[in-house]
Amino acid sequence: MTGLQSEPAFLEVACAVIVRQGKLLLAQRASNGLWELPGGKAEPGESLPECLTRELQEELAVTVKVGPLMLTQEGLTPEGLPLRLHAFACRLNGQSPQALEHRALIWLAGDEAAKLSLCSTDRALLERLKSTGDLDNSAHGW
Ligand SMILES: Nc1nc2c([nH]c(=O)n2[C@H]2C[C@H](O)[C@@H](COP(=O)(O)OP(=O)(O)OP(=O)(O)O)O2)c(=O)[nH]1
Repeated sequence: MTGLQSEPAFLEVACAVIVRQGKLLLAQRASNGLWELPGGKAEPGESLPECLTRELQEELAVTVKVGPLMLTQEGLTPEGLPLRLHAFACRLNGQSPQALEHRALIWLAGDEAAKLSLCSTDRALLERLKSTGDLDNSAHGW
């Protein structure tokens, strides 16, 4: 026993901040009913924007325009694994997302979103975005 502890291996997850008419798109996980930003885990060799483009095609049947990284939030997954959640501003350009893998989709203002049963890392991320005003600006900030 060396007593040394290795760094926790973070799950790297890219997620989309999609705002339409002041409302944010949230998705309900089929497995546990918690609400999250759509997206998913990066595969080996895949960049985070590439991951997000692929995940949103698979989950929502849309081809998004991925914009800038807004922020990265560290936390835990609902299963308790260390997570780095990378939020990108994205545009749908008029496409209508479909819940191909989620239980449901919803468009909500930031204050309403906070009342949902959110994944804990998403709650922290959304609080930070709201406090900087980036949630309001994300639709037209790039
Ligand atoms: N997509 C997404 N996942 C999140 C968010 N917040 C959060 O804690 N997570 C967690 C849930 C999962 O444990 C993990 C992302 O996994 P995932 O969506 O790629 O896929 P999954 O585990 O459901 O399934 P799979 O891809 O292995 O089939 O990160 C979020 O906002 N979006």
